[in-house]
Amino acid sequence: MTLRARDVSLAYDGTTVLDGLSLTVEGGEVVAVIGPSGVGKTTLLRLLALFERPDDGTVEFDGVDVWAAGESERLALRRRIGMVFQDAGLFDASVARNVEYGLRIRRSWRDRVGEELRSLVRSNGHPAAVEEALTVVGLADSREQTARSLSGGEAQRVSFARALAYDPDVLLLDEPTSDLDPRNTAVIEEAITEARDRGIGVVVATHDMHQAQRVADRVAVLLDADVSECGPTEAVFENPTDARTRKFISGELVY
Ligand SMILES: Nc1ncnc2c1ncn2[C@@H]1O[C@H](COP(=O)(O)OP(=O)(O)OP(=O)(O)O)[C@@H](O)[C@H]1O
Repeated sequence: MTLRARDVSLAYDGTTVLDGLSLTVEGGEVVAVIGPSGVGKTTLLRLLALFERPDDGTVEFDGVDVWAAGESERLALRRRIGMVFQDAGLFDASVARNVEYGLRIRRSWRDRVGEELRSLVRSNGHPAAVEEALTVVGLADSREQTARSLSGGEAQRVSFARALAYDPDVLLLDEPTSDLDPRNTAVIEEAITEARDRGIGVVVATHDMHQAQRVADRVAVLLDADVSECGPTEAVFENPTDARTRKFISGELVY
């Protein structure tokens, strides 16, 4: 699996947010996108999620130019992508139902019927994918708990499980731990590693450089509407080649 933004540009109301930016994620790697607040990290994830069309440049999924393809092909590709937003976005039902919801909306009708049939034969009534995803985020024992009673950190973990449950090829995470305590942060970071080890390509936007160092195989630094530097995590942090990157990482560059 390869998801690639190639020379993409995007402006909102005449203001350029991304300008000729390129970024690639492959299956089985974690790419962290770091950069100051408001630089365009969320916008880049929305482009990679195929929610947003670039004004210029292309987004390619396994070599297919997504916006040149037909609507149905684009929808099929979108189903292979999971996105976790800053807001967990759970609805008023049990933890397990919230995770299952990911399966329902993402799968094609035929898969959905198969999933419903399989779910009938499971002792607790939930598909195996739901159980596995809840186990990855450490909430299998909370499956019947109402989502309304969860802490913010637990809700974010459920949101992650929902994206993981339908086994996407790519997982896009927007500041997945921004308001979380260390324990919940550690669970999410372990789940990121687990997703990577399953062969999923993960892109995580974060303003937490330490998190990038902990979880990422590669880091892309977003500055001034473009990637100033992209490479193996250690190389970017220990030996940045771009002068702006160096300043940003050392904290000299204040936005
Ligand atoms: N739908 C929109 N319409 C107009 N402007 C937008 C829209 N979405 C984002 N922007 C602007 O684009 C710029 C980049 O926003 P974006 O949310 O991508 O940044 P970010 O790096 O994710 O920021 P943060 O780290 O604070 O979440 C900001 O100036 C923002 O105000």
